[in-house]
This record gives sequence, structure tokens and C-alpha cells, in this order.
Amino acid sequence: MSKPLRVLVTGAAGQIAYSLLYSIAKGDVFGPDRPISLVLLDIEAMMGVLKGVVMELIDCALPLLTEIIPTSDISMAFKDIDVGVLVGAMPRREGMERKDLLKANVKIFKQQGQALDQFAKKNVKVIVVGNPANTNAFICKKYAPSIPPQNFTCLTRLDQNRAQSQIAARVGVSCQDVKNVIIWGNHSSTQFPDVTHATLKGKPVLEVVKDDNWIKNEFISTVQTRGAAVIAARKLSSAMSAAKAICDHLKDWFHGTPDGQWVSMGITSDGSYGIEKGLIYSMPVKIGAGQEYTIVQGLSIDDFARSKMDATMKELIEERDAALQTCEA
Ligand SMILES: NC(=O)C1=CN([C@@H]2O[C@H](COP(=O)(O)OP(=O)(O)OC[C@H]3O[C@@H](n4cnc5c(N)ncnc54)[C@H](O)[C@@H]3O)[C@@H](O)[C@H]2O)C=CC1
Ligand SMILES: O=C([O-])CC(=O)C(=O)O
Repeated sequence: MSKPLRVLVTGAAGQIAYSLLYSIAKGDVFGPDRPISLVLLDIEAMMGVLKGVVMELIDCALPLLTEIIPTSDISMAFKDIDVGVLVGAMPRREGMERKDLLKANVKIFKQQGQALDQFAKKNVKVIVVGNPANTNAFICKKYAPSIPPQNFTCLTRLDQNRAQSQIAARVGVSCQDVKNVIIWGNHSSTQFPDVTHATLKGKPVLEVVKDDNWIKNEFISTVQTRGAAVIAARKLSSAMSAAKAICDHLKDWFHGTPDGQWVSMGITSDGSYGIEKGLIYSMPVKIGAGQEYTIVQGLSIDDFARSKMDATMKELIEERDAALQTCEA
């Protein structure tokens, strides 16, 4: 057996974590041969609830779970971690946009960026989930200058999964038959779910669906507003599907993407596709066995796509500037 992977989950007493921790601890994400040392961070007031989560993890009797460390101490939580799953943050309620959470949440990610810089391994891999996820990841990266920018990502896989499932349902096939959907930009209602390069059982999705109007209107807006629709129905934001998407994101990052396929992650823009450098922008990436991802290059971008990609970039620039102002105040 290899050395345990030290995995931190923040917001560990919350909803998403409750759906997530079992999959991580069971070996579904990092592999059946990788022992896990699980560090669980939440705020002091949630330590009682977290105690119950720890009891349940123990009661799951999971052979790979070698250690569980519940804590509200940020320096202890980030010490020597290999992976940081940064979920802990306030969720939005009905009627809010995710960027309305910026003021409440961004300082958490400034503090956690500083903790990553000070205490984590320098090759730590970070996925930011707490909203607004792209901008929180940007701030986290900014305050952890000793860690390579490419190690900071944010979750847009839930949007990809939603898009894939909408296409599959429209045509009546399994979601695994739909490949290479792209989510461009912000995890917000300006994101651009793009099926121009996607395939369904090897054929272009656009040729199979044969309904440009549906793709450009209903499909895009359903994916863009799915989070809000779940909140309206459940009175709580997505948790089960978010946890599944976090697992998909991390599994692919650690084990690679299959040949000819790509996935979307919020990553630091290198200027590809005219996206401002340094923003955390969701893009299609291929991941090799060495856990390094590369942006898929050379995809054709028509005028419709360009305007959508620019609109979501503009929102990210505004969020970034507001976040910097809050953090520097
Ligand atoms: N990027 C994405 O695709 C998605 C993002 N989200 C976001 O994930 C976040 C968490 O959602 P839920 O688990 O449903 O919320 P929740 O309210 O059930 O749990 C959040 C937990 O974080 C804890 N927390 C707050 N501040 C903290 C801090 N400074 N350090 C550590 N823990 C802290 C809270 O005490 C709570 O236990 C929200 O911001 C939500 O909007 C939710 C779904 C999808
Ligand atoms: O919509 C929300 O606030 C939660 C979320 O990010 C999602 O479900 O995609």
C-alpha cells in the first residue's frame, strides 16, 4: 500500500460534504489502493455536528480510511495536505445570484490561500467549490504565491454533467454517449455551455439534435439556471450532484482523461481563446497520466460563441475587481 494521501475537505459539516466524504474515503476518487488521511475543517460552532459526521465515517468501516482529523484550526487543517477540496462557504438562497455571495465568502478564500501558502505541500491540488467559485479560486491563488497557479481549479463539472444529461435526455440516449461538451467561463448564469464540438455516439451533437433554436435558447438557459431551479424546488442548493461532480473532477485530474476526450474545469487562463490571462475561467482540458492538464487548442469559435465567451469573461473581470477591493479593504 502507498503512503496515505492527505485530503482536506472544508465545510465538512455541511450538505455537500455529507454526500462527498463517503466517496472519497471509500476509494472511488483516488483509487482502490490509495489510503486516505481525511482532514475535516469547519467553523467552531459546527464542531458538534462534525463529531457526528466523524462517527458515521468510522461506522462505515472503510479499509482505506487510515485517519480522520476533525478541526476548526486552519493551520492544523492545511498542514502538509496533498489535496484541498474547498467547499466551506455560505450557499445562496432563492432569488440570489452566486456573485451576491462574494462579500460574505471571498475573505474565507483569502485566509485559506494564505494557509495553503504557509502550510500545504507545494504540489497541493486545490479545487474550489464555494461560490462564487471562479472568483474565490482566483483569490485563493493570489494569496498563495508559492504554489503554482495551475494547481488552483474551480468546479464547473456540475455544469458539464448537467449539459451532458440535458442533451442525452433530448435524444433519448445514456449520458455517457455524449462526449466533449464544453463549459466556458464562469460558474454562473453567464456561463456558455457549448456543444459545437460535442459528439453523441461519435456523431456531432448538432447533427443529431437538429434543432439549433433549442440549443441556442432552451438548452443553454436550462444549464445556466439549473442551480437556481434546484434551489427553488429543494429550498437548498444542489448537494448530491455537486458532490458527484467534485468526484468526477478530482478523479479525472488524478487519473487522466480518456483518449480523444476532454472535460471542463475552471483553470487559470493563459490567454488562450482571447481570455484575459490570470482569470479562473472554465475551459476544455485534457489530462495525462502525470496529472498535468493542457487546454484543448484550435477549436473553432463562431460569432455566437465569441459573444457568449466574452460576456462571461466580462462578468469574471467585474467579480475579480470587486473581490480584490474587498480583500484589500
Ligand atoms: N461550484 C459548484 O458547482 C457548486 C458550489 N456550491 C457552493 O458550495 C458551498 C457549500 O455548499 P453547501 O455544502 O450546500 O453549504 P452548507 O451551508 O450546507 O455547508 C457549508 C459549510 O461550510 C462551513 N463553513 C463556513 N465558513 C467556513 C470556513 N471559513 N471554514 C470552514 N468551513 C466553513 C459551514 O459551517 C457549513 O458547515 C456554497 O457556497 C455553495 O453555493 C454548491 C453547489 C455547486
Ligand atoms: O446554484 C447554486 O447556488 C449552487 C450551485 O453552484 C449549483 O447548483 O450549481
